[in-house]
Amino acid sequence: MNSSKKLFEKAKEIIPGGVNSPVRAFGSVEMDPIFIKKAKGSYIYDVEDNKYIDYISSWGPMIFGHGDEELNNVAIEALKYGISYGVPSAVEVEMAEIITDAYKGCEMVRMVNSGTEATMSAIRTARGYTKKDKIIKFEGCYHGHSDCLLVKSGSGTLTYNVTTSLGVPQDFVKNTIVCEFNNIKSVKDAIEQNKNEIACVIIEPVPGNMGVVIPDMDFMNDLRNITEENNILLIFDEVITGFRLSYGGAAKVFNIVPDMVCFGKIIGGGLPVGAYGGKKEIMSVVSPLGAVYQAGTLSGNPLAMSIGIAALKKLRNNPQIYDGLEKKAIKLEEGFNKNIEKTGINAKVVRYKSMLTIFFTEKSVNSYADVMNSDTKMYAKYFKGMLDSGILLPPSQFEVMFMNQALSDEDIDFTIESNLKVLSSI
Ligand SMILES: Cc1ncc(COP(=O)(O)O)c(C=O)c1O
Ligand SMILES: N[C@H](C=O)CCC(=O)O
Repeated sequence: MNSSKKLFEKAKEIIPGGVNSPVRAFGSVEMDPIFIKKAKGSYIYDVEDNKYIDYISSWGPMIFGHGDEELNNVAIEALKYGISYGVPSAVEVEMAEIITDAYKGCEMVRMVNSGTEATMSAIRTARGYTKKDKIIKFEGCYHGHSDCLLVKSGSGTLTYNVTTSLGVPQDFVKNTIVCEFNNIKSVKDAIEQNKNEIACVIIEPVPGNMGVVIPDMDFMNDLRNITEENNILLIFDEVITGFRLSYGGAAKVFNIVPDMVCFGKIIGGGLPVGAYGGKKEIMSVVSPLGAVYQAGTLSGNPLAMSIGIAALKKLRNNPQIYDGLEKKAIKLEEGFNKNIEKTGINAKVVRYKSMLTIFFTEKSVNSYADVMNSDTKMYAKYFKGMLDSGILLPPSQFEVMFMNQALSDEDIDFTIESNLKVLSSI
């Protein structure tokens, strides 16, 4: 039998670190990874047939839980029509229609294959449109792994303490300005010091890649106003939050219309998909309409489009899903908070809608600096305790527990009970 241990040993010989994405290596929780055999509903099973309640949800896309029958049937049907064409198909038009209808200000959209491609292409478009080179990003926000965005980044780069990647020439990042999330003064200062040189500001409207940090609404509104006043494009990276926080994303929740938006995860229903879009005038600089080049052999792949469309339609036709997801997260939040009080452990639960992180820290968490106060060793012990109880959490302090529709009341109750046991023992 293939055990996780055996698979990892073999994988390490032929895949860097034994994994195809760094966080999966479980490095920061000081364990070897489990290897997964299958997943169904709210559960995920490793190759040893251990069953876990899954709070990774494939890092967000599996919003209905695993193996959703409706999506599965669409996939089976779509396969009958072929996997990839390399010339346009109707499902690409349908997908663009659904996204542009759902998201205010997104008048045109281009499909790509990942969130990384979406943000990279959005930045290129913003630079091409404004004819300016500098960009602003925020400390702890992760926008994928393209060169100019891999500066003071989040997610795996925080987990492994390589927030600025080796292999990215200084020349490629000299135009990236890093500001502090929830600190508008840091943005005002950057704009003042780089007058008429900044093409865009890119932001995770609700950061998930340093764990959840709740945006201050004054900060978000001020950000919209000062970018507009200074002819700087505001890009919402909604790769996580798009179609998760609401059908219209964070933008709808905040009532803020960004100039450009990036999507990924949920819009592919679990297949590798991304998208970037914005106002028609801006997107008209993208090739073949304009001179900003961006392309993709598998972009708009019909299989991925069909499954993604099914996922988005399911969300559109069942808006109660969002309340349901939030209720699950609130129940966990309340249960965890009671347990924290009972055990007297230094931990803070931060939740936004259906995204939640438990930070092992004494102080409340509102910024990157607060996040960095967390005790990652405690998180590692907590992670292991929960895994031993049959609960799969993100293997890093700097990530998010994602709710999915398949999580039952019993799953949540069991998670809260296990949380108490584990917090009492670490
Ligand atoms: C906010 C955000 N932007 C971009 C990305 C990059 O997406 P992908 O991993 O699909 O390249 C991610 C996740 O990895 C993300 O969370
Ligand atoms: N935080 C990342 C995406 O949101 C985690 C996914 C990965 O990089 O493997």
